[in-house]
Amino acid sequence: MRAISGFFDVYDEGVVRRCRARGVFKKQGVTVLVGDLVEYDPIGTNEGVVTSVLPRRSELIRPPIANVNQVLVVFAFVTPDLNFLMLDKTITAALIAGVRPAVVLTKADLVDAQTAARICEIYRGCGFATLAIATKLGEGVESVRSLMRGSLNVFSGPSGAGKSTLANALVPGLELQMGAVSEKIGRGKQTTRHVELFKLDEDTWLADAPGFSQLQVNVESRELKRFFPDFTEAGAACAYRGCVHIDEDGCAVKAAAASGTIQTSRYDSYVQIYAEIREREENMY
Ligand SMILES: Nc1nc2c(ncn2[C@@H]2O[C@H](COP(=O)(O)OP(=O)(O)OP(=O)(O)O)[C@@H](O)[C@H]2O)c(=O)[nH]1
Ligand SMILES: [Zn+2]
Repeated sequence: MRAISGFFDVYDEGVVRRCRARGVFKKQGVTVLVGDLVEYDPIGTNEGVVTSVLPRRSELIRPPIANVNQVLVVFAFVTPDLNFLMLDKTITAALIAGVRPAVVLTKADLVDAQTAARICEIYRGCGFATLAIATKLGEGVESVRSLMRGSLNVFSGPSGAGKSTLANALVPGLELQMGAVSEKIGRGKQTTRHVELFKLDEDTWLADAPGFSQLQVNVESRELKRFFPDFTEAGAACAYRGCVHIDEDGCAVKAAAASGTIQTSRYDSYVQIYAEIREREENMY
């Protein structure tokens, strides 16, 4: 659940044990991450030693969390204005990390219902679970809870999107719990920056990583298209099999974006992310 200066808080059937990692881990290069499934030897009633780390199904680097299987991509409709490029980037980064994205659009109370519905449709059309919520009015919080059920979830979204407000609505007393931890390790504000898991129910967790806003889009440019599921169908009709949907002749994706079959904003994001990756690649050689 938590890693604090060499100790790991291990949750097992309602009991949290403060554990050390086995001495040989360092030599073997084994790291223990928040989110890891571990085996441990108990010591007394609330201590222990982590003896092995089970294989991970995913690993996020920043923040370092193992086994996340759902990223809740949290963006506000307004304040700050919805940045489609950033939203699409976050979704893509989650897919690249092998983690399922779900889209949570906050502050629905500040936009008209049609605008909210239109934007939700874009992302549902891509096949992503999508919710429009108004946490301040208590609207949609229970839908988010249902969406999270059975997963290890993490929020990703820009500052001001309403992540903390939502986390507090989902986990009563979360702020207090966070405060308690910072106090215990006594390093003041800095300490709230590390990752910690909060339990929503027996197999539902929320990783709270303050300061964490953006995942990295870490993929080769020619692979990027694989992470736009909404392009797959049209892409099958491109003239070239290796078409990256940028400026090839006979690109069916580009045609679909022009005709509205693929959302223009999604295609624009793709082109922009592609260009950024290309620039990185060119600087590498
Ligand atoms: N109108 C409205 N305001 C909201 C809603 N949810 C959050 N806010 C407000 O939006 C502001 C930012 O919310 P936070 O929860 O602090 O946002 P955050 O994403 O945690 O921001 P960082 O901590 O900077 O990453 C606060 O003033 C909230 O009260 C909502 O559903 N409707
Ligand atoms: Zn194409």
